[in-house]
Amino acid sequence: MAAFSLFSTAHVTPKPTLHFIKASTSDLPKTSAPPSQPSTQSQQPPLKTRHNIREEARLHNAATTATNHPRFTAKYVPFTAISDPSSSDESYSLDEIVYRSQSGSLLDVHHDMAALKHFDGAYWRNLFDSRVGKTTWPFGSGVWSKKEWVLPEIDDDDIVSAFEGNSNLFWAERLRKMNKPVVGVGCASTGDTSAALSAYCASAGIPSIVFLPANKISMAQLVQPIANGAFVLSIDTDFDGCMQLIREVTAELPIYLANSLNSLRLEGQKTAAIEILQQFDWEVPDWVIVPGGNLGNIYAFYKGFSMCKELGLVDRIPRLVCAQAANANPLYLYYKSGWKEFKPVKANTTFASAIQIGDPVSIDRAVYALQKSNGIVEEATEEELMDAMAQADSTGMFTCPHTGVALTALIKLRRSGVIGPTDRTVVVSTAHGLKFTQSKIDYHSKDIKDMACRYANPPVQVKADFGSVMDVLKKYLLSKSH
Ligand SMILES: Cc1ncc(COP(=O)(O)O)c(C=O)c1O
Ligand SMILES: N[C@@H](CCOP(=O)(O)O)C(=O)O
Repeated sequence: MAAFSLFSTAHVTPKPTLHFIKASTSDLPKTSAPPSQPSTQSQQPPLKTRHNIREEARLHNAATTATNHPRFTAKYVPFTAISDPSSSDESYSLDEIVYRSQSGSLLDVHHDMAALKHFDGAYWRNLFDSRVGKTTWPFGSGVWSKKEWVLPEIDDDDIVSAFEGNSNLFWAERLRKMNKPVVGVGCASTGDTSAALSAYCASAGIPSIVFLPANKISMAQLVQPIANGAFVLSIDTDFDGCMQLIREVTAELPIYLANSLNSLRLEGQKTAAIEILQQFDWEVPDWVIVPGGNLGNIYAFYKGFSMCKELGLVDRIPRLVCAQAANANPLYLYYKSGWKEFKPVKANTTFASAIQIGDPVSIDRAVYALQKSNGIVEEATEEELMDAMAQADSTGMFTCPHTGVALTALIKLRRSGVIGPTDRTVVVSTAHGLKFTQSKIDYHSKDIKDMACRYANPPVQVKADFGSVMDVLKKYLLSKSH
């Protein structure tokens, strides 16, 4: 069995990390001495004189005003120009609300790598490591601890964060303020983007609008935006239909789009890759397996890893595997065709409902990431993904069906020898199993048509008398002693 780790982004995914930028910008950690670290307790005023966490940040910033490095900046460029941004004159400020290039291609956030290279890999490793677990705003966040690589010019005061990220690896042994008025933030969702969006909008006091495919997401996913006060539209279509509608609506109304079509969204997601490296003390895993739907994640992981390589924190990047449900597998089919022709599919129902997506927005980004990382695409049938989920749960986790899809890819690639027995493999677990309890109930009740449910563990019905309880217990203990 490969030594693999599960990376859980379960509770607070670094998805729509919403940030609101003022027109003004401020220089960021202005010190040449690594690491530019949050002030210590002794440098801070007594707790009671600090009014709020942002005030504390201001105090910290005042303490670090010396600068002798270039300003860190970033801008939108057409995705088609990412290999050579100088090949295109087209670029946009990150303060602009723009989702597509003039030619209609996706965009990408391009960082001034020369400015970032002012510091070497050791500096960045130390800086990021020194922020883990700290309470200083905003660096206690797994996302904003990498602020210089995410949205360098944002004022700390304008960040909305719940100190997300810093999700632990489990060993498997056992918005910014805009230069256009925006009245709300919207997304189409299969249940998770909407949950994150509604939580952060509620926290920031901004209206959120979510388009959900009616009856295609779990109750637990539906209830979160409802509870967080989002304006929820349950639309009689699938995710791809919702995505099309939100694109049309956000082109007409002052609603900021939080889906990964918005390339700024991916900058937050990218930090999960940096976290993986951090948690391995900057040793690069051989493989990272990511379940794929709208395909923003696979590119975000690639981008995070490749920035770490380019800026000298590591010397290589892992091979990436994108795992899809066989019932919603447009990327897998494209990969199998030798990247000849991409055809969107009508996504069929899958237990991995959050990746029931047939026309992924980030298809071009995913292909780029996979090609650049010598990557692979795998698929999982319903039975395979449910079995894999149940097997993982039986080791003490409580995984979601999408994690089952990624674990199936691991199982298949190990079986075929593509992933070697000593390869270090990280499987990204994208949602908490508690969001998908109905599928687990059906599985453990063996109540799924045409599925053997091999790892079902149904409760034993037993009479309320000592003898009956003893009988079943003895039988159980005997079975365990073999
Ligand atoms: C739980 C879960 N897993 C995996 C994914 C796939 O991520 P992506 O859409 O970035 O491919 C999504 C969203 O699609 C999701 O909600
Ligand atoms: N699984 C996603 C689908 C939308 O993807 P996004 O990355 O474009 O927001 C969800 O949870 O809604």
